[in-house]
Amino acid sequence: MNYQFDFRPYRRKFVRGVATSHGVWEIREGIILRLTDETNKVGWGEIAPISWFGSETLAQAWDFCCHLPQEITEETIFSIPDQLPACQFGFESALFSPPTPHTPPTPLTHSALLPAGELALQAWENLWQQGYSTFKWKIGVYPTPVELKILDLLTQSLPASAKLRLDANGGLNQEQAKLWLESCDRCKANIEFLEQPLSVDEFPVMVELSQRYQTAIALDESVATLPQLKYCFQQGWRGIFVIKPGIVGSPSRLRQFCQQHEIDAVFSSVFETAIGRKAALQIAVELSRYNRAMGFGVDHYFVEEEGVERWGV
Ligand SMILES: O=C(O)CCC(=O)c1ccccc1C(=O)O
Ligand SMILES: [Mg+2]
Repeated sequence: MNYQFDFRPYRRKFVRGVATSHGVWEIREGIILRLTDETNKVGWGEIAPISWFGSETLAQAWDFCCHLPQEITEETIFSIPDQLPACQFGFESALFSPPTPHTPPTPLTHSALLPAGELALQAWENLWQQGYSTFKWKIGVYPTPVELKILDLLTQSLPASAKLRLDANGGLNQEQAKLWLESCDRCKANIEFLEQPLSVDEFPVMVELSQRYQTAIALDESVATLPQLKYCFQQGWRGIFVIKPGIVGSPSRLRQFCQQHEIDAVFSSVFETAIGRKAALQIAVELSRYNRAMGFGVDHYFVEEEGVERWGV
């Protein structure tokens, strides 16, 4: 089968910048692609890279699209190199998933993202009222003692049945990571896990920490792409794996790996539009186990689908 290939860039400004230990992220940019087959059936896909996280850059993805011919085949798609994981996801999902209108996340099965710092203290309540009971708070943004005090206040104010995830985005040093894990171990509230406390090159230390503390550790940046995920699994990681379908790579190869090894996976958004989200959720729902909430409760970071250029829909 031959497909006609078209693509367009998009830009969406966050309602408020997303603060992580890497700094503040203001604008989500990506590429929407369209494949039209010989019977005029249309498939949509999205390429939404996060280069600071370990995927290709938007420029590399754009360059790849620009160098493709107007007509491509399945073979073109399945031979996209591993260096372009967000492209693998975008093209493969366009091949397999027909578009449907945007469906808001079901709060019961999703985790809602809280803003960093003390803003979290006022942000959770509205999200709780929407039905969310799992929250993720970005840490490693302010000094550890400041954030630990906020953690105290946050865990005292959250309802007892709420679960809290902490995400350091690799921004802690070993000493800080230990302080966080000790605080979490002492905390009476339900801390589901500490996500990526240390940088990717400190994987062996995270293995040690995961054996030394009660609080679970989840790898995220360390398993950004499928080759990294396979590497950490081979090295013996049996803790939690955060998987971002939008940048991890080929959905079919991800499916193969997850079905072969029963890993404890938490699926997570890359702030994609409704197009990427639908494809990401499809694989997330299929591969989720252990009752882990999915990290797609991020709609409150955007004003609807504003700024997303679509055509022919
Ligand atoms: O996983 C979630 O709950 C929300 C999504 C999220 O935190 C995120 C979104 C884009 C880039 C990185 C991350 C992250 O988990 O570090
Ligand atoms: Mg993370």
